[in-house]
Amino acid sequence: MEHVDSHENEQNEDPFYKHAAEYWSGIPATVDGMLGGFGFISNTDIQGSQAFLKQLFKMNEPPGRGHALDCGAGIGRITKHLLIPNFDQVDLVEQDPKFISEAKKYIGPTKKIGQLFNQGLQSFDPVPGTYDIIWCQWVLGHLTDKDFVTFFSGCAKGLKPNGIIVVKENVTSSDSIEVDEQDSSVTRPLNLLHQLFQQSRLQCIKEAKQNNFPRGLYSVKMFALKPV
Ligand SMILES: C[S@@+](CC[C@H](N)C(=O)[O-])C[C@H]1O[C@@H](n2cnc3c(N)ncnc32)[C@H](O)[C@@H]1O
Repeated sequence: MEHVDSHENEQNEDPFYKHAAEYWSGIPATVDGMLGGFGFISNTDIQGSQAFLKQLFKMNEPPGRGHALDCGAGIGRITKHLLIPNFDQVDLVEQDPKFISEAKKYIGPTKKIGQLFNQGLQSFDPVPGTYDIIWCQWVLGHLTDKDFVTFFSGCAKGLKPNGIIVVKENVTSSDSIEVDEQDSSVTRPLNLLHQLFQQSRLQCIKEAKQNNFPRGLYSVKMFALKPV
């Protein structure tokens, strides 16, 4: 399996990123840790994502099934259960070194893992023309709006022809941003996410709601994005 690319990152000195890194360093490298104690929703989440991906493969000019990137991958929950079954090769980018090393064990023996980037998304810039799918789930709240746009502008260039970026994130039911001081993240309203996609010069070609999550959680939306 792969090699790990580690990057010293001066942006981690930004208190917003530093605090998030400190928070995640205290979280166990388990599915329950990744999902804030809601490990039991993982299967439902993966089923919803698989159904969304299936719709993307059925489109005219579908994405290839070659190379995927899992962003904010944690221990590789999405890589293992969604991306490896659907793609030939998967790279991971994750800021926490402990999660990266657990990912190798959690994912288990496979020839499908490519590179493991131990890096924050705020400094990650994929090699142009590399990926069929870039999957970003439950991590974008850890980026400032400015870094969100820079990151996605880079991702747009990182896609192969017909490549797609998938975003799966919580959205607020209000029109305002909700701040979580504990893990140093924000939850954005739907209209702000669309504004940021536009600013990143990405067009939303499909949007769906994740069903069957327990009541009381944020609404979760999936977006398929293509460069304009
Ligand atoms: C809620 S977990 C989700 C993990 C995975 N996406 C999943 O759904 O199983 C958030 C993950 O994002 C990572 N993360 C937080 N800030 C990040 C950043 N700036 N860049 C990259 N990863 C980050 C955390 O270390 C953690 O692994």
